[in-house]
Amino acid sequence: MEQKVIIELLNVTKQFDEEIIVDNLNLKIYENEFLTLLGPSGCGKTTTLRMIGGFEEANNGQIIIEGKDFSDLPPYARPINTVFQKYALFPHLNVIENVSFGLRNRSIEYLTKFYGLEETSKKELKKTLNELIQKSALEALELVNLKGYENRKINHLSGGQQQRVALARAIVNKPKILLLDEPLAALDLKLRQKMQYELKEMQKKLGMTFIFVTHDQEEAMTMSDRIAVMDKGVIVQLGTPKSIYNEPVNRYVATFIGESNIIPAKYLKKDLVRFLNVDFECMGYTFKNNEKVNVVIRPEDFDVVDLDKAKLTGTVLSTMFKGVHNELIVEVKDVKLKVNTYENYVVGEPIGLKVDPYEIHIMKVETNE
Ligand SMILES: Nc1ncnc2c1ncn2[C@@H]1O[C@H](COP(=O)(O)OP(=O)(O)OP(=O)(O)O)[C@@H](O)[C@H]1O
Repeated sequence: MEQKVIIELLNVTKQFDEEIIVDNLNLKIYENEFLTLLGPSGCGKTTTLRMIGGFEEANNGQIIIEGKDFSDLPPYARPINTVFQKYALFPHLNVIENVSFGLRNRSIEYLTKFYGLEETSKKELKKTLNELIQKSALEALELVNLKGYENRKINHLSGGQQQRVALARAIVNKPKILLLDEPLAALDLKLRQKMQYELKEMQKKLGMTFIFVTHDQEEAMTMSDRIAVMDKGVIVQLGTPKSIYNEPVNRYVATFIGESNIIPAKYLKKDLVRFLNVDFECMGYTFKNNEKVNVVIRPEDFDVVDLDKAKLTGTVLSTMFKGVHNELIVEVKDVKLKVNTYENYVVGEPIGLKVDPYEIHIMKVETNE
């Protein structure tokens, strides 16, 4: 099925004080997708999100939403709502008042259209709208699992509950697009994981496009349909969590997303690569014969085997129990490899390793290496 583009960024650039923060960015975001902008602090992800939301103006380029150029339009004129890391709730209002605040401040004309109402007397219309807004707010609270909290004061809620109110306040407007700027960053790990799951479920249920900003790669992995990995104002790689994890385009992505071993290698010829002085079968790559390359192998992709069946033999330098598996550092020909295994090893013990051809990912060597 062909996906419909809902937002398109075309050559978007943003400068602050001569410094380029977002550099000629191009990105298509599809209807109903969960797209995450992922990168370390300062890479420009929040600025990108703020430009989509209309809180920041691009110096160059266009932001197209549903086929229309919205570059010069303010936030309230866009079919977008935003949830920030700091919830920005009104402390003097209770939960339901916070959630319904946005709708209550809309014009009668807007609300009549929003609820698809017929023209009636003004008095009648006001009464109907009041009831409808209350109903919408209750539905939004139910969606974020806060039914029964309508009359609570904001400062009598936990951080997680406040974040849910902020979400309810955004989704009550039924925006087509929801922007979320590190909305879970202030929560503790357990609650954050629970909210990650709930957010994803909610997004599927509502059929909204979510654009999510985080510097937490695990969070991005669990929630997103696609991830845009950013570095210094550009998108370095865009793809599904799986493709980014299994086929990182460069050292930056390979080390930012998960743990990896990056080993210098030589691409001998089609389907054959040499590293650590051993020839390995690989699959699906085309480089120049005898080109220098880097091989990426994830710690869980090494098979620990008997020494006589091993392609590589090494010595265990350290071992750490990680709850389910052990994480070993294995020295093979002066190179230290991270290897995950369920087997128990002691330091100094010899170990045999194997790698399946399809677990070997090959990257170009960068010019600065
Ligand atoms: N209004 C502003 N004026 C000047 N510089 C700014 C402004 N907003 C952001 N910057 C700078 O732009 C750079 C990118 O900021 P941005 O918030 O987009 O990064 P980020 O990737 O979201 O990082 P973080 O996770 O820390 O928010 C930073 O160096 C920041 O100091």
